[in-house]
Amino acid sequence: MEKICVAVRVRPPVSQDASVATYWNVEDNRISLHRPHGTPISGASYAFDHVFDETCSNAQVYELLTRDLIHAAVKGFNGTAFAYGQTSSGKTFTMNGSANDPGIIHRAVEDIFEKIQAMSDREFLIRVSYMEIYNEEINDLLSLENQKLQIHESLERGIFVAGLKEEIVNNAEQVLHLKESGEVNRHFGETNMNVRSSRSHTIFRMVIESRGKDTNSSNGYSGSDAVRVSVLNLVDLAGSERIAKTGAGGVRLKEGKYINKSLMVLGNVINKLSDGAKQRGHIPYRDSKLTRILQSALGGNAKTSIICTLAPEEVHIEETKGTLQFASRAKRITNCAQVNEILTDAALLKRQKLEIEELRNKLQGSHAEVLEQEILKLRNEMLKYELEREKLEMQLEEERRSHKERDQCIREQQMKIENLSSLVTFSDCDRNSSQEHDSRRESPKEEGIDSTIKCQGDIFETPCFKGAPNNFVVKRSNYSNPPDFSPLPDSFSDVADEDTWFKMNKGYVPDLDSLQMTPARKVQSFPPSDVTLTPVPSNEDYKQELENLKRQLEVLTEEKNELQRKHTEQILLNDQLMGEVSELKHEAKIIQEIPERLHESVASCKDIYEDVMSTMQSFASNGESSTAKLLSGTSEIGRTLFSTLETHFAMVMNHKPVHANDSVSQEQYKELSESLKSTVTSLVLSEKPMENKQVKNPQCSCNSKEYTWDGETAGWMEKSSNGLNSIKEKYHDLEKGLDKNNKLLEVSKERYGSLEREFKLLKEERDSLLRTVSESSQQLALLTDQKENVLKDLSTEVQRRKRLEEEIKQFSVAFASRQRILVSIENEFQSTIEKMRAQNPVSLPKSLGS
Ligand SMILES: Nc1ncnc2c1ncn2[C@@H]1O[C@H](COP(=O)(O)OP(=O)(O)OP(=O)(O)O)[C@@H](O)[C@H]1O
Repeated sequence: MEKICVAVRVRPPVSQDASVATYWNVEDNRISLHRPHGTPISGASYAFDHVFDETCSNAQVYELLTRDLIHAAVKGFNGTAFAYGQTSSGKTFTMNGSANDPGIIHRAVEDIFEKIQAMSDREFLIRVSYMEIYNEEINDLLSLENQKLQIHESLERGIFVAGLKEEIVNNAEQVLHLKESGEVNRHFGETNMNVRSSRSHTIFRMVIESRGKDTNSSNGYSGSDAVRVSVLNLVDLAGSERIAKTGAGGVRLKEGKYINKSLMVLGNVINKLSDGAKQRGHIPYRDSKLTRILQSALGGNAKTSIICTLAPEEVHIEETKGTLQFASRAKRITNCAQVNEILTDAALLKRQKLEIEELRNKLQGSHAEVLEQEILKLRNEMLKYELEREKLEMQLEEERRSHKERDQCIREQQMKIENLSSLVTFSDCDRNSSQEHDSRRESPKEEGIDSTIKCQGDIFETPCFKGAPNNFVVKRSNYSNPPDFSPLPDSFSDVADEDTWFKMNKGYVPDLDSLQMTPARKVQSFPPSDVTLTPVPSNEDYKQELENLKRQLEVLTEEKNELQRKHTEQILLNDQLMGEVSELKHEAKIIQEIPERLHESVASCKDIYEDVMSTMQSFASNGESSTAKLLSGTSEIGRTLFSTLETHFAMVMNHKPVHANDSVSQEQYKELSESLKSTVTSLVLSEKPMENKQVKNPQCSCNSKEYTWDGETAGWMEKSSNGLNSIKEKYHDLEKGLDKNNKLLEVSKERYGSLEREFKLLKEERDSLLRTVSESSQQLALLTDQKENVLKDLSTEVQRRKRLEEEIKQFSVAFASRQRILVSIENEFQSTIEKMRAQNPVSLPKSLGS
């Protein structure tokens, strides 16, 4: 057990104010508040491991405070050095330094590589990361895309920040370059107190792994030696600040609140730890991300040094006193630093054999004092192992709990997969039913569609989609979120006021019992017996993998739902289109029937007309008379007219466009007009003699046969011309109707065309949907496989844990027996001493054996 090393550093004053009433005096390792004439003020004197006045450089601070810690880190001890103090007191200056006087981080990096160079019997692997805690969120300073990272804890890695970028480095320049690049991403801001004030806590981390080289072994590595892994944290905290002094508002104020709150939690942790093991109770490490990350540095297994920076100005006296009180409490904390080794079985055995051999030698040589020390040491070690065992047991318990949670998670996933599988099955059924329907539609007779429309049936090939069953929509299960290992304190809003600041700096501890219990700290442990430094997949990896699977499943489910939605939309659209199509079919049928009906009516008109004509011709006995001529002319016109109409309708019925200027029509029109002309001419010629007759003998004409015939002829003519005119009008009307119908037909045809295209697209879309569904089902099958593999891995892991538990038990039994041996050795030794004393009471010191 060793105490945390605490030093205080006073920065040079910003201005030399002659009218000061008090000042801080530094003498050796003591700092005290004095009046101007030199009298010390009682109750304001503090002693620390080191006190650096304003003349001290970063080089001196490094030499005295941090060097040993850095060297220990190279040897395998976890180490943490951090700077604490009010804003603008010189924390960043101490950690980062200036061009002329590099800070602790710069010097540590160079020192580490120098030290490594000197240790030729070991080989090293160094990884570097750099993070900041800004407004209680962890950001990666080496990779801007890694923001809002989470803290996790695992048996293998202890407490760690998931997703933090770690760069493997080979030399100091590389590390310093990385640090520079990270520095750019840090949050700085201007306040009344500091033009470049750190608005976040930063942690520069180096993980140092090493193993011994064995020059005799064939592979160059020592087969029996262990791998050492140590973590070095170099922390530059943001400064506590009084809002009244910094003049912070808006963003600065919010930052200030977060900074003060997390520093208050740090103060509380330090207070609790300084209470001593018996009184300390629950340590609220989980109340802030900072204390959670620094957990092993505060009362854990790390070597820790704290440098508290002070602003000497009289105006800052209260803050300085607060910092000194914090430092005093930190000084009381003890850590249990130890080398972090991962021992192979062979190494453990060899080491124990050596120890026993050593003991035996010592016993034989009767080096009583040394033996006594050895026994004490072993007792201590035994206690340590006992503790270790207890911790491991607790970890196992926790592991079991998380395993249970994982199981639950897997079960939920299983349900999801099953739901999705049923979806896939449904989609397959759906596809089959569509195919069935398609095959049914290949025999159009069954559908009872008119033959003229049937020939276009393929155009309307619409898949008849089945309605979605109720269980189609997968209900999302509410996954329990992964346990947050570092819950945020409820509210940060009430922190930045003066009262809180004072409480914080005067060691006020809020009612911590009301806070959530922090589970026991986990000792940093590392993957067992992996001398090749290959990372072993941990529970965290499994958890990560499970998370990934979960995410993939969620994405797939969403995709499925989206597909289903589209599918339903398409069914609706399809139905709509089908309705439109049947309406159009009906319309088309009517349109197509019109010319036929017209044709029929023209034919019947023609028959009637011919009957009328033949009757009229039978009346006209003399074929030479004008009436006969008129009749034959009219009959000729009527015939031509009807045959023209017939031709037109026949063309329409055969779906040929009818244009007034095509050759057939022109010929018919020509014929029609010629017959009309000749009829009219013959009529005119025959009318003239009749007129003459009527003028010469008007009285007798009323009784003569000739007169009767002429009157009849005129009546017939008038009737015929009226009939002709009405036929002509009808013809024109029919022609107009035909034109209209033709246009309607064109429009319908266009609509058919666009519907056909639309159907084609829909068909393609449906095919692609079916393809996606089958791909999804394949993916699901793959995921199920993966899940099964994960389950297998998990059960292997459980087996491993069980074995580990068994080993721990055996280990404790072995230790118990070893303890018994040691006790018997001790007894034996005591009796030997007694005997020797009895034999030679003068030569042996009295203290021996007592
Ligand atoms: N020991 C020192 N020697 C010379 N200058 C110093 C020393 N300590 C601090 N300074 C100067 O004081 C100013 C404030 O120091 P710095 O930014 O390091 O304070 P800080 O504690 O990190 O502040 P904040 O918490 O606001 O980030 C800087 O200009 C810095 O160069």
